[in-house]
Amino acid sequence: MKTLKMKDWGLGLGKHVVIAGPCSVETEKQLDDLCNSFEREPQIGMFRGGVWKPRTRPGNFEGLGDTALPWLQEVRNRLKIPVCIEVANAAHVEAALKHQIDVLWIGARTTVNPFSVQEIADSLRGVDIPVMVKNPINPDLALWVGALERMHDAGLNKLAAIHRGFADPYDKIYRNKPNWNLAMQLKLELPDIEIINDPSHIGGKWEMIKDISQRALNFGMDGLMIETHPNPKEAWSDARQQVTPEQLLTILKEISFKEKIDLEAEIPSNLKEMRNAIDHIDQKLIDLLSDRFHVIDQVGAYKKAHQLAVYQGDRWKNVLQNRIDLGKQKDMSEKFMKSFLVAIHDESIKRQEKQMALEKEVAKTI
Ligand SMILES: C=C(O[C@@H]1C=C(C(=O)O)C=C[C@H]1O)C(=O)O
Repeated sequence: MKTLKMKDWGLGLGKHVVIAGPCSVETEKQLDDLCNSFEREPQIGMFRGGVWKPRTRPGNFEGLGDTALPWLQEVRNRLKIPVCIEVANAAHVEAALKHQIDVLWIGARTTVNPFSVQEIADSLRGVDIPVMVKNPINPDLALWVGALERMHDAGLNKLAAIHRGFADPYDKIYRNKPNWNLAMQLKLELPDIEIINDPSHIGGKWEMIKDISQRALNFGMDGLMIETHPNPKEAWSDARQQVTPEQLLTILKEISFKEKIDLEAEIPSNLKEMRNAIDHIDQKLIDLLSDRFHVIDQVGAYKKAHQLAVYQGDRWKNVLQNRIDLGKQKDMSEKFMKSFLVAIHDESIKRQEKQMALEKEVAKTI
């Protein structure tokens, strides 16, 4: 899938794009206040504003709808930066295009539904407008990729992704758990796609925005979308997670934007040496793991011959505790050791189960 980077969208965007603006457009005064704060702030690359708000239950503020669109045009004219809004169906697209909105995004609640995504894609056929696709609410990489593919198949090539975290009812820290690994997998699957992080929806609290933003940049993400309101406490939606323009500028000052190491460019020799050392160590790790699985297979053969269960809880408990202790002595966290060992043990069980299944197959043929 060949797509254009944000800097090539023809909208004057830089390498790292900061998108700021309110969760919902509320009043002309709200936008006027924000424009006054954002004028002459070159770090703000794009203005966001929610116009149609998908709410969990009826009766909450669902956005101003079409009324807000001319106001956003005015913001664009004043700040001379592109304006983006969320669209969830073909009617939204039509209204947005009529009001020369520069960039559209598809929300998490829409990305989960391929019918809606396809409806939006079809309504954009033949239109040259950038579209950003938020991750679906559930941690389903294929749905996220699929939504981007639907846009691409409709002829759009100015595409980006927005990482807003994933619903996890067991998580007590985030509003939407980041699952950084999954976002990084999107990069592996679609290398051209840039990812904008949305720390407001991940944290759900304005105090968490700075740290989440920094982590996103540490992961090499390409921009930030931060909900900003002149008076967050009075906001008509998402009051808890919006920052004031002053807080936004402080956050932007305190975080550091990271550069990627270009694989094609000349890499300094000391970095090259360190990476060579890592390559070498990984080779040894793989050899050692392979040796371990070889012994696992021998244990499997023994179990098969003696009708023993594959999973041996007492032994596994001892192995796990002992290796965690050893790891801790070498400055490796319990959490890391546990997930590493569980992955190895899962594979051991799978291999031995396969050996047992083979026995059954053979028994069936006799
Ligand atoms: C290798 C065995 O089989 C399983 C795999 C283990 C491991 O990977 O260390 C430990 C216990 C068993 O659940 C065994 O029984 O010793």
